[in-house]
Amino acid sequence: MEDQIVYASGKIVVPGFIDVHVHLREPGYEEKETIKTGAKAAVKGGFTTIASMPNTKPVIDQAELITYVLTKSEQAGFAKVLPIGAITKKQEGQELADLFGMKEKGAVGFSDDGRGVKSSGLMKQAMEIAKTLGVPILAHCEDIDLTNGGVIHDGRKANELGVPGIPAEAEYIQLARDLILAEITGVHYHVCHVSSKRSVELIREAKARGVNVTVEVTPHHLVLTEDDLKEPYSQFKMNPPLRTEEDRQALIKGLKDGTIDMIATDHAPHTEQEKGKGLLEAPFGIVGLEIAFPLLFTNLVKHHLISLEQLIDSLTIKPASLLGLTLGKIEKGSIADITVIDLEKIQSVDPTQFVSKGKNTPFFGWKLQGWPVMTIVNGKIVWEEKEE
Ligand SMILES: NC(=O)N[C@@H](CC(=O)O)C(=O)O
Ligand SMILES: [Zn+2]
Ligand SMILES: [Zn+2]
Repeated sequence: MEDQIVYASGKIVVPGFIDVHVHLREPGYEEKETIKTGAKAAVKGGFTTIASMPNTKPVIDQAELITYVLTKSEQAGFAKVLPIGAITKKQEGQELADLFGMKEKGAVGFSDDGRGVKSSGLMKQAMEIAKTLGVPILAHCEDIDLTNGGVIHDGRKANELGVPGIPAEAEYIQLARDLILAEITGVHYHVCHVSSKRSVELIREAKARGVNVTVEVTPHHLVLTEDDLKEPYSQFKMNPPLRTEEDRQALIKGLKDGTIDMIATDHAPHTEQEKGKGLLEAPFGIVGLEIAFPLLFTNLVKHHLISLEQLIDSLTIKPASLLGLTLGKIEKGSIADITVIDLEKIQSVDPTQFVSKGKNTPFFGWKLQGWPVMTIVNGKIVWEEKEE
């Protein structure tokens, strides 16, 4: 193949970002997102590889469905998509899914994301199998009996609005159980979207004991708290909920000291009609792929909370190592998955310009700096921002 010269003066050139937690919605919820629109949103945001969560319709709980996701994403030709299989059949928490079969077809891990795994017995068995298969369990930690119908963090805002709250212990009680099971089984246990201070402390202790645990945090939990909620409230509704400033500070500290390994968007598109139902009825989740980098660069790096280098590591080499990928770095001879960023570019968040079908974001109108302008996957330019 002929060499291609790309001029990127005044820009930074980094390894393509890797997001270990994305919802693509296909099969079954194509009105929210398709594999193609989600993978295109990814490259627009500078992500060259994304791992897709299995909470589709049907749930990705069998080998053929892993193949379906891989085939569809190859046809789409944007970001590489690595499917995560369900832990339990239909994510119903009753019976283990076909973990062996899914791994054989290319599942990179297992998760019942969207809900917690209630049965300690099933979780332990799943961990034992994942350990043998050499893939991680990605855990959405939530004790549904403690969530108890809550819609936002059980704190000041929930009181003020008179809506049911989700307490932090709904997350960290299940997390504490899982850390013990992970220690017993030796599995690689990955914590999805950590949101509370107590969770960070439990993980810090577990890491110090040598438990094989990694952790992701979302951009929104690093930037927002319950105090930021305003109309329309449903745009601030996600699981786990935005918590307190004390929690947010603990997440930033955790990221800084390495307790938290990586940043994942938990890109969760929903239709405007669904999000228009109001705080109590709307589904949980917000989109994240297209604004993650500028959001974090503007609100963390520019405020000297973390360094640019640490931000890039948390979006490249760290997620690559979770999934056992040789990606996430630029080296002679390595696959050219590359993102070019204009650190000077300032632009406001305009969901009407998203290529994702999901326009659900609490960051509408935020003025952000540091936008990806070109994304290269396998040596091919798959996204290029047009010069104005
Ligand atoms: N994060 C969310 O609020 N929603 C996710 C599920 C999940 O990640 O738990 C979704 O699938 O919409
Ligand atoms: Zn989740
Ligand atoms: Zn999720």
